[in-house]
Amino acid sequence: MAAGDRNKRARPPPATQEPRKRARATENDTAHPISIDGLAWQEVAMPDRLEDVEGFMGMEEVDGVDVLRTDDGGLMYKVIDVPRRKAATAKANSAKPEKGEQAEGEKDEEEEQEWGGIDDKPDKTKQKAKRKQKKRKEKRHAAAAAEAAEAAGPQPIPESAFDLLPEEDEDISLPAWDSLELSLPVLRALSQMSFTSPTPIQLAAIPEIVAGRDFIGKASTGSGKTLAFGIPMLEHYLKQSFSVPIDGDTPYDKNADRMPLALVLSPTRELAHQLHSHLTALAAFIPDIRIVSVTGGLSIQKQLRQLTENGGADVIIATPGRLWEVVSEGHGWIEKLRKGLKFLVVDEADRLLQEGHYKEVVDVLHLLDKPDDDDDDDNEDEGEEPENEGKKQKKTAKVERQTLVFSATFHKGLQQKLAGKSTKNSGGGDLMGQKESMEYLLKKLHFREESPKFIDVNPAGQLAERLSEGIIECGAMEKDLYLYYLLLRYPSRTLIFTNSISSTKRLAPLLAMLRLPVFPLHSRMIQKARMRSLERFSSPTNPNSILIATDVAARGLDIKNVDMVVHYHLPRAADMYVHRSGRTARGLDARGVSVLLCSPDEVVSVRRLVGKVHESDPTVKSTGRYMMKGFNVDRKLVNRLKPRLDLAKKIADSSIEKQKKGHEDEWLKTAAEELGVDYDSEDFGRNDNARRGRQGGKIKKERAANATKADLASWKMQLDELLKHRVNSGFSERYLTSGTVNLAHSLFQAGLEGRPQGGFLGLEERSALDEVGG
Ligand SMILES: Nc1ncnc2c1ncn2[C@@H]1O[C@H](COP(=O)(O)OP(=O)(O)OP(=O)(O)O)[C@@H](O)[C@H]1O
Repeated sequence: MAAGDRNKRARPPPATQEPRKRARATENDTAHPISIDGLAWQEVAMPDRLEDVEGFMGMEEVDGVDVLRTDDGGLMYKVIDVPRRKAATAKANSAKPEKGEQAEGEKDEEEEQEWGGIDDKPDKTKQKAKRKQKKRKEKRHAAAAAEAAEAAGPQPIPESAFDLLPEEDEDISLPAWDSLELSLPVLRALSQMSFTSPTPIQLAAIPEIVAGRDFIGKASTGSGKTLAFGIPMLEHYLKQSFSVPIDGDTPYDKNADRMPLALVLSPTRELAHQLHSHLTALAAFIPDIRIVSVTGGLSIQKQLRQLTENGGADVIIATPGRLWEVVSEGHGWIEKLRKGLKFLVVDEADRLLQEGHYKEVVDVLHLLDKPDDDDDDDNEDEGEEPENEGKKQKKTAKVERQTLVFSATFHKGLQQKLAGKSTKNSGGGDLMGQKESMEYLLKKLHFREESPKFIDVNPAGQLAERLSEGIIECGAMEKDLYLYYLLLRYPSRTLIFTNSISSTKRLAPLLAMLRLPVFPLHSRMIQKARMRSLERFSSPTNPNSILIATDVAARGLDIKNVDMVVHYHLPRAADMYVHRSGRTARGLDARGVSVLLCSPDEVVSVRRLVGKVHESDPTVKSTGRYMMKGFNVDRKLVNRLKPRLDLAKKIADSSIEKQKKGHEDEWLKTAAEELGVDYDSEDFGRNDNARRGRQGGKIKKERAANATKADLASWKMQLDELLKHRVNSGFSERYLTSGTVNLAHSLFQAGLEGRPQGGFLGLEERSALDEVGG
């Protein structure tokens, strides 16, 4: 591709022709004419796989330029308005698939980073050419900007940075956002996302943050907290990038080495990636902004490169561990963050700041807050307890950045264990109110203000308004069966939470054996597999997909159209119940159901849980008790599903045990070889059995592991046969279950309201369920 090839450029318009945006050229008539090479040419984006048949590759265009004829008949050019050009470019970019040509290379990298970097590796030569081309273009931009700036002389500062944005084609009508006085690029993005009105937390937070306040925001799950901090951040970026000094801030120069404007801390990798795409969507019409995620599980080298290329990152979204690794690499990162940051966002703050959980957060914050002359005692506070935090605070420098803290759950009581010893005030008296939450956060974080603004938009609770909760009581050993019933009875996008990786690992193949579209997610999976599971679960082509996950998926994840959350295990603390349940009923009008499978030994803890979560409910206040609705279950139907489940369990258990035995044999074999003795699996097996004693569960597992190939084949055949047949639910009326989301909801409601249910379950093809008859 010949990026600089003059012949391939779109021709400049003849002098007689009215140039584009001519009407505006008069404003900058003081600007001097420049030569054609001084202009900021932009490559015209071409479809990805288009061959260079007509020599179109490398064609470039330029905008915002006046053409002048010189006395000797030659042509000279005048940049009429650099900021307008930038805005116009942004607009043009919006019509392109990503961010036009400049973003194309970035897009490859972003996709690679988001999805693990293996699936769509771009051709290396093409990439190299693109990089070169990009560099050349950047040089030209810098030269044009410098020339234009020099020629134009001192510029009058416009009243508002947003006066600089284009006025034509204003088709955006979002009156509900008017009071927030947002800039056009942000409004455009909101319009593109069809967000016609702000959510309560956005209405409350945006003006405060724009006004420069430190802010603590509590709002229920799925209530739009991301944009509550994202919008003010991007508004600030826009003001800076249009060189309007704000409160003494240094005017922003896009060509200079950039300081990161905002650092967003996230407790999990998945949430960090989601925040990245959410903020990137919000910035779709903002030119040149660079939003980079820094998370574990992906190449640190690539992330370091992304942080530094093109002058640096403007917004960094990071998980604490990887951020710590990055800053430990040196390269002056701490310095940059200390000096540049205007916003520090602590998302899911209660989790990030939980005692003993995130040492890296404390370490990173400590480094950020240290005065410049105090750089050699990086590790002196390792393992320090809270009482020493006061001393630490004294040593901190005065912070200039705003600190923004968000969560649905700040209550300390919600974080206490539900099982085990009861706390005296388990009825809810141990909850942290606004005052205590504030004290807690002030102790943990270094705010710029003595009293940050604290807004709790729904003090009455943390759960989404349109969430329906239900409980199914069943034996501990029956949970698999009831889970299968729920999934089969209410086909819909469902997220199941367990308390352990091993349960997740056991249940995923079991459900898959029953031909349910299930994907696992836990922290021991490699990052690429984690992302693939999430991608498949969220795919619109699979509306009834199932994700079985540990609490790694409990916080912040925003997956469209999750209809049901099932708590296979009772969460360990009430805050997790809130966050898990909050994966459904998200956004302004979505509905969802949360179902808790409760075994007899969990009853006491469940009582504690509902007491804590619903402490503001009038019934709890007056009686000290809250009755969670029982989920209506057709027990006869459950029994009819039992043979399928038993077979599937036998098959799944046997393969898991075989796998384990394989590993064990391998280990014993190696150990025997190291000891120089002969390895005989039978002998070793017998010894092992003797050592284990007569434990029923273990023997059963042994049996499963010892199932012969013939056993397995026979079980599989039987299961296949069962799955081919309908399970009659016992009702004769026609009952449609097409598996669509709305229908699933009415079924859920029926389940929660105890209405009679009928129909058939368990056809091989679940979509065929709507053909059922009596
Ligand atoms: N103004 C709006 N109008 C409509 N939808 C919105 C608006 N703002 C955000 N949303 C959507 O609402 C959903 C939830 O938003 P977000 O993920 O920010 O919630 P949250 O409050 O951070 O939730 P959690 O506490 O679970 O992390 C997202 O899909 C988001 O795109």
